[in-house]
Amino acid sequence: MSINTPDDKLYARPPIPVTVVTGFLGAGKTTLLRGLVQKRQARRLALLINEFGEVAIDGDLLRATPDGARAKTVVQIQDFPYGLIAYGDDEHFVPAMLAIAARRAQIDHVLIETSGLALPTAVMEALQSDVLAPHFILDATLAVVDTPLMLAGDFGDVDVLGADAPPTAGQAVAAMFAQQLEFADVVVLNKIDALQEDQLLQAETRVRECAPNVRFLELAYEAQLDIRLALGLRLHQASQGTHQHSYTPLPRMPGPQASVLADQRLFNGHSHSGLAAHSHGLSTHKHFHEQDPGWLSFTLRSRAPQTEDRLRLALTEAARAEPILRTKGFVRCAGARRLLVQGVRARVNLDSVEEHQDAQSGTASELVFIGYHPSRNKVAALLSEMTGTEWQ
Ligand SMILES: Nc1nc2c(ncn2[C@@H]2O[C@H](COP(=O)(O)OP(=O)(O)OP(=O)(O)O)[C@@H](O)[C@H]2O)c(=O)[nH]1
Repeated sequence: MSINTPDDKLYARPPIPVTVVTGFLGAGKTTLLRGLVQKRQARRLALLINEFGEVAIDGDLLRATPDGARAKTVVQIQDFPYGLIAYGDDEHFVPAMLAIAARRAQIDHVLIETSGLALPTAVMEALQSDVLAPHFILDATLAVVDTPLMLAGDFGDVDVLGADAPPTAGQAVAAMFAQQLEFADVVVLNKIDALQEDQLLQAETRVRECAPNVRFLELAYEAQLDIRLALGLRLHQASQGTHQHSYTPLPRMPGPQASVLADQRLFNGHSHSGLAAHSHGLSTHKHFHEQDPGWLSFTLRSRAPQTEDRLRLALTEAARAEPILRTKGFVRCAGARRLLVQGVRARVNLDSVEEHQDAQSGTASELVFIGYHPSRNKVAALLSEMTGTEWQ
């Protein structure tokens, strides 16, 4: 007679598929996930949301899906405000995943939204560790792309990186973008609602140039993706012999001044080939866990009610004057009206929010800014001057 311990039962179950959703700051990851949550049908999901910046906003936005109350029982959302998820100094990822494994019977699929400044490789590697591998299997890695920004050349050309000069904001952005694409199985062209056919073809060509071995390229109109194109792809289930990893020679070694982020690509000669399901060996995905210290986020707050038009102008100007790539948060206007602020570069949207969408409702205005060496003082001064209210 055999006696099953709870642990035996845990290990006897098939591993839970995990989809990693990556993409640069503001590409539309959270919006896309929101669409997938709505289209989940009978799937029971666990979502881990990793944001760069001390205030978690995306988790609140996801919880505010139209069927929020109903969804709560079958969609578990966990904010991950602890730096970059699964990176070297992150002590929270493995325990959070083990807690999910312990609830195996209630979860069909795990979705992990990485911060816009993270590479998916850290999660991919952690999933293959001895402690997580028995419980989880990588389903696919999706990279969401802000297509108009890519077509406008805003993600630049990483090859112009200097070996001994610190990277500029543009180079740091280009390096992060290129690496996120490189490690993706599926690239999702997002924000394409206003694009013409020839622009979509251009975008596809650009992605194929940057990341020739991406397996699928999907179009997401208004951040909507067919759930069958996102979940259950099983691209990493072991099928040895059909997949090869090849290495190109390291092009050059970094100089002593070179930053960590900018140099990751130089160390990485990895490329994919083969179209069958494949697995990623630990040794095939070398990456540096450290984050480029040039990426900074800060929070500014104001107690005074804001005027919508003045604030929009001020935020647009701040993104032009300083290397600010992302702004988000909630602000309070006269009459207790609350606005959700979503800024990607100098494109700033302000939308009225219902109270249930805003966990901080009733409190002061609070905005998170993310940029490459941005000056907090300059942004605070500019906002204070242009809105006529104190921001600090
Ligand atoms: N027009 C348009 N706007 C979009 C689309 N997808 C996202 N957005 C907008 O882009 C902004 C950023 O979207 P998010 O989903 O928060 O982007 P994100 O990648 O999660 O951002 P971070 O987590 O901060 O990196 C928001 O204002 C969205 O409403 C789209 O397909 N079309």
